[in-house]
Amino acid sequence: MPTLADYQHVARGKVRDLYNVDDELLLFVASDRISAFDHVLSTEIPDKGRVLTAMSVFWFERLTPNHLVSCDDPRIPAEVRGRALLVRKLAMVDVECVARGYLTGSGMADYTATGAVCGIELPAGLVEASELDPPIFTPASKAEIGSHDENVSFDVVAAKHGVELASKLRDRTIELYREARAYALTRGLILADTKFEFGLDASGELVLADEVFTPDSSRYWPAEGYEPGRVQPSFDKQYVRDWLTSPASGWDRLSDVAPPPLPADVVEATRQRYVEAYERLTGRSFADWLA
Ligand SMILES: Nc1ncnc(-c2cnn(Cc3cccc(F)c3)c2)c1Cl
Repeated sequence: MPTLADYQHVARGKVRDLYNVDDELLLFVASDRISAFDHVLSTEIPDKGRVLTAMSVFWFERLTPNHLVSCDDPRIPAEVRGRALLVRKLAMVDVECVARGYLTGSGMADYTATGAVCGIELPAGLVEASELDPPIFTPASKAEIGSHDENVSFDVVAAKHGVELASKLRDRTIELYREARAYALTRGLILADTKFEFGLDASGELVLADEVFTPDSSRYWPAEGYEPGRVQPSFDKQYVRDWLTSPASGWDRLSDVAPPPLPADVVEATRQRYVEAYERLTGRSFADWLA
């Protein structure tokens, strides 16, 4: 059985890592790290990597074609089993493919400033967390470490990748989002928005890559209590956000100081939220994940 040290570390994200396995395969590893307010926190959330990997696998089983080869394979080192995926190498399309079914975050900021998001004019009078029907494709260009992705228009994507591929990215992004949003609602979860990365395989087919519909790539809100006009609570990160912005943490979010370690009760409550999101969404027990 190989160890992680046998594989070349080829990319490092805020909370995930990528390793080279061979000419055809990569190892996509989800860590237990959590980020909040654009900081990667010093405290890990036990099982976060395993829960998010299990969620991606749940969706990869339903949404094809995708890059997943295996979640349980002898080439996956024991130390990361359950939070690592063997994936096939693709020619990645360098567009962050975002679908928004609700107005929040940078979409809301752009709308407030210009009445549009990524060049898409929206109706007047929308408020924080307003539903967007139909959902909109709001692509972004990947930012270097430490700064936010920049929202770009469809035309910018078409200028870079051709209108045919840009249209396929848009149509597939919206189609996948619609399907998952409808399903999530039946499980009492609002899937407000999501970010996909796609790649092209040797035959030029568009293949869903990266992680899919995880709480790191998507905003999940509890459906109960949903009310436009205010910032909705994050299903998974709200305990962390509330503690970090409470006097108890002694942290000033506007300073550039790193956030303090999380107290054990916030860590455990957050772990529980990840497990609950997985179990509500899939109807499966997390205890059974790669048992
Ligand atoms: N199937 C694929 N084929 C080729 N390249 C990629 C690929 C490259 N980069 N990324 C983003 C990323 C994913 C995880 C950890 C990071 F540090 C960065 C994904 C994939 Cl998923």
